[in-house]
Amino acid sequence: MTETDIDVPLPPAILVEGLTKTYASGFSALSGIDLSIRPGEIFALLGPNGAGKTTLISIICGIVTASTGRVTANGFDIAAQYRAARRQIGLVPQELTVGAFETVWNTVTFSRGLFGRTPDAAYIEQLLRDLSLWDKRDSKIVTLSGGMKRRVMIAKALSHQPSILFLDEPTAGVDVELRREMWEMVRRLRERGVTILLTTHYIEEAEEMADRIGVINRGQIVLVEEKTALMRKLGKTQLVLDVAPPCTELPSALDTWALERSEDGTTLTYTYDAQGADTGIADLIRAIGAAGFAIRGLQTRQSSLEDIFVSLVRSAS
Ligand SMILES: Nc1ncnc2c1ncn2[C@@H]1O[C@H](COP(=O)(O)OP(=O)(O)OP(=O)(O)O)[C@@H](O)[C@H]1O
Repeated sequence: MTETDIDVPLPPAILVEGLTKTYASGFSALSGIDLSIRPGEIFALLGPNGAGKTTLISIICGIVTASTGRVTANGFDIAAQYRAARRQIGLVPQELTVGAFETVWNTVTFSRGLFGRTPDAAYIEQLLRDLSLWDKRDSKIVTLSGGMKRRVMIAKALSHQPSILFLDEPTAGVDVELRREMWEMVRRLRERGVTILLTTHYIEEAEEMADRIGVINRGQIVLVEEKTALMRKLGKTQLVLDVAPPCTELPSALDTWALERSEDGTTLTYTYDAQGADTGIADLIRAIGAAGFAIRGLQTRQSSLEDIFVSLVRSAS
């Protein structure tokens, strides 16, 4: 065995411990957040409006001060070692914050300088090429399309070569095509080892992109889970059966399956755990036949992350 075979756990890219934030108004936006983001993962933070996502990101980036708690970025304390910690992170905020009359090149180059990095024209060129902005390097921001402006925001955030990228609602209000393009870009960044934390309202985005999902509601993390495990654990499958003649009343012989009957009695729905050893489907189909119904059609439906999310947020409130 060589040294490289040893699986040494990497320290977290972001570590948040006991974080709280009470705004001057007395409003408690975060109450006791603990979170660890692994290096190289895409972590999606999901939550309804006002849940505290932007507050959390702003604290990690040193824009807002926490009331209590501690945050480190690649081991650097965001309060005691602010400059070093902040250099680890690139932030793409929700709002476009680029000077309209600057060129793309100047905007991105200037941003790098702000982090005390020495100029590196080759890196900036590569970055602009990767983001399909190279042809626009001399264009003024004001002349760019919305999608390109967003890309400039990403180039700006990556200008100082951070290993952690925060995307605060990266695809809010963008069209489907640009959304897919952004996802592609995020994946490419991850392939290069960049750790990505994104906040989103769009469940589809988390479902598509994330390795792990965190759900925040009313200033508290209500769940952190691997996406696949989450969908396996909480996701249910439904079998919808069209029956004839219509079932006006469920016979007691079918009680075991806790079926849902449509109002007109033509469909019966069975909800089950598809991962279970025995789904009970074969017995159900036999029992339906024995009860005098013919099965005219059947389909299955997988509960989505959206169903899971809605039920989580509902049960926490
Ligand atoms: N400066 C402030 N002073 C007082 N309350 C604030 C301040 N900033 C945010 N809040 C409140 O804190 C709560 C969390 O806000 P935050 O912007 O972090 O939520 P969010 O999850 O990012 O929401 P959204 O998805 O709508 O962007 C909200 O109720 C908001 O009104």
